Order: sequence, then C-alpha cells, then structure tokens
Amino acid sequence: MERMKLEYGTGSLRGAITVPGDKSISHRAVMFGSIAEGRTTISGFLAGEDCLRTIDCFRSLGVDIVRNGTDLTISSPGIDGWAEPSDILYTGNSGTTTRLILGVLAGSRVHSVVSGDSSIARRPMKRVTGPLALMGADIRGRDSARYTPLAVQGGPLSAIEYDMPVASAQVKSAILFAAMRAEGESVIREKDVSRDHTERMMRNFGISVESGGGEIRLRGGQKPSAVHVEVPGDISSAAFFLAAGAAVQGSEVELENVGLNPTRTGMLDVLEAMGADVSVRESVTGDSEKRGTLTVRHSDLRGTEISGSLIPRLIDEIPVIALLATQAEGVTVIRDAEELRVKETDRIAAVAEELGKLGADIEPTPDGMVIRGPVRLHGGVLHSRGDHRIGMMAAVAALIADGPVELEDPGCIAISYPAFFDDLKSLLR
Ligand SMILES: O=C(O)C1=C[C@@H](OP(=O)(O)O)[C@@H](O)[C@H](O)C1
Ligand SMILES: C=C(OP(=O)(O)O)C(=O)O
Repeated sequence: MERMKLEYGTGSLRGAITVPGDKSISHRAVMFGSIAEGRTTISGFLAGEDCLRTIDCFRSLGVDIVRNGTDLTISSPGIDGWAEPSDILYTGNSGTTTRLILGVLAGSRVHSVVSGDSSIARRPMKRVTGPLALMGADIRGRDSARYTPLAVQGGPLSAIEYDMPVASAQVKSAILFAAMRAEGESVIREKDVSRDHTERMMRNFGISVESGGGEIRLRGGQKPSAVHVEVPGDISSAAFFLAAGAAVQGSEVELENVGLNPTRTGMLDVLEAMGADVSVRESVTGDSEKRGTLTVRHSDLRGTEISGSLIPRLIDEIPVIALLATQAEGVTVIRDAEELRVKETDRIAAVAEELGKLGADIEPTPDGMVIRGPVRLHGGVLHSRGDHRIGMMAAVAALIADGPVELEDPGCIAISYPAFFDDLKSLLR
C-alpha cells in the first residue's frame, strides 16, 4: 500500500481556491436526471469516485450519461423506460449511492442487485430497507436485508407516515425517492433536521413537496421534469482548508463558490464559537442552494461544545474539527455523534487513535469525544483506514505538526476530493 510523505515545511497557507462540487448534490442531480424523461444537464459536478459510481449505476440501467470534466449531459427514457441491468450495480465506497438508489429502485420496474466495497458491506442498511419494506418494497439480502448485497425487485409502492429514528439525509432521501412513485401522500418526520438537498432538488425538477417544522409531505405519482442543475462547491471539502487556515500561523485562505445551505453550515457556527476569524460573502444566484466566498485567517482558538441539532449540520466535518480542537485553548466536547461509528470507518476510534499517534489528547466516548488543547503535535505515520475524511484530516495535521508526518493509503482521498493535494500545494507559501 502506498505511503506518502506529507512534507510542507513550516509555511503558511495563502491564496484562493475553488473547492470541487458538492458530493451530496452531485449524486442527487444524476439520480433525478436519470429518473426524469429527457435531457438534464449538470455543471460543477464532482468527478470524485463516489459520484462516478452513481453515474455507472444509472448507465447500467440504460441511461445515457456523457461527462466532460465537471459537465454532464443525461439523456434518459425516464424511470419507466429503464433496462434491467445484466450485472450488479456496484456502489463502491459510497453510502449515499447505496442508500438512495435503494429508494429509487424500489419504485422502478426493474430487478437489480446493489453491492459495494468491504466498507459498504459493513454499513447498516436496515434503516433504509426497513421503511421501504413498510411501503411494500421487495428488497432481500444478507441478514434479512441488513447488509449488502441487496436484491431489489421494483414494483408498486404505497405511501408511508414515518418518524425517523436517526437524523439521516440518506434515509430521508431514500424514502422520498420511493414516495415520489408511491400511491398516496407520504409524511416523514425528523427529530433533527438533516441536509435538505433532495427536497430542494425535487422542487427544481418540478415536484411539489412541502417541508417545515421537522415534517416533509410528498404526494406520490409526481414525475420530475428534466432541467439544468448547477452544483455549488462542497463545504465538507472546504472544511479542510477552513481548519488549516484557522490553525496555521500566518494563513489567509479564500474559498470560492462554496455551498452555504443552512443544513450544512454547522462548521461555520463552530468556528465562530471557537473564536476563528472567518468571513462569509454570499453571492446572489437566485438558485435554491445558497453559495458564497469564505475567507479564513489564522487566530487563537478556544474549546467549545458540539452536540444536539448541530451534529447533522456538520457530521462529515467532525474529524477535522476534532483536529482543530487539539489546537484550541481548553476542552472541546463532542456529543450525540454516535453516527460517526457507522461511516466509512468508525470515525470516533479513527480520529482518537490516529491523532493520538501525533500526541493529541482525545478521549473517545460512545457518542463523541473529549479533546484537550492546545497540544503541540509531533510527527508520525498515520493511516487513512481507506476513509477519505481521515486521509484529509491527516494532511491538515501534517501542516500543524512539528515533525514529519507520513500517510498510509492516501489514494482514498479521491473519493470526494481528487485534486486535494494540488489545491493544498497551490496555497503553500
Ligand atoms: O445524504 C447525503 O448526501 C449524506 C448524508 C450524511 O449521511 P447520513 O444520512 O448517514 O447521516 C453524510 O454523512 C454523507 O456524507 C452524505
Ligand atoms: C459519510 C460519507 O459518505 P457516504 O455515506 O456517502 O459514504 C462522507 O462523505 O463522509
């Protein structure tokens, strides 16, 4: 396995970059564009490995998808015209592809088998196959459809009224895709609001969906109409440069065209609470997904508490936020984040153990961690564990550490940010 030396000297980060397209929105744009009959165009698409797996799956269903860099043209016969795939739909490392496509396939007319890599095979699927079964979906698989591979026989569905036990946009979205095809009106209730890209994109594709007060209502039998989608930059990718800019002496970094959907901006709230110097300039686009330019400058940081409804608004940023907390004065407590244990890796264990190798003081708890700072990090050899967010956290740790840091298995970073190291190098001074 590849090992990479992360040698950045003691320089600061200065300059501007445009972060790649939003992963969540890119997946959904391909899905809606494939369900809709006709021609959907997408710009700003994230050509990361996870989103490329989503493209592969819909090509296997007979949808014509042409990619030119970050521009996509999707020509689809519509969901009722899809072909039955002759091989498994391979979702790679992507939880979003795996969970959302189950909801899409459940209401289609085809038989298919969904499977991913060894990490996907360990991730819980009952949270999706359970509610879909209540809608009449025919999904079978290992351990009573708890894990992939999962075989889906598409067919008629009925509406559902569902109180979600976990705050998960993947579960919500899978149900919404199925509900769009179901007979009757579905109602989904969330205890904490998760990212709402699916609801917003439904409206862009002409579907009427009501949401507010933690409740989403969708009338079944509505068909999306092909449109153009402009994908903003991914705040979860920007997060690594926000953390680096805040922690590394002498830094000033500008991040352009970053998606600022309020269900995704929890890290900005945390940075403010920690005393970081971040300014936000919103651009006017008239689009349903807000975007803008973020500028971060180095400053002294203090510990904070991160819990409750904030967690789904920054769930994927927690590894790099934990790293930032090692540089803050005082204690940072992260609670209510037990979902981190069922991501690509157990991210609570991965963060505590990997940053512990550099001397960080991180105590893992069942649903989060307690981080004491500031600590001078030293060099060491970190392992990404095949998890892109742990890999990028390690690269930011290398910028902060006094000694040399090496990273085993950096290749997984291409899952969400193929040009990560190029962007990082372009900012080094
Ligand atoms: O819907 C989405 O696009 C995502 C939802 C989140 O997962 P959960 O729904 O499991 O919280 C997040 O961690 C993942 O990276 C992307
Ligand atoms: C958890 C993530 O993605 P997914 O669930 O799609 O694998 C992530 O990108 O951090």
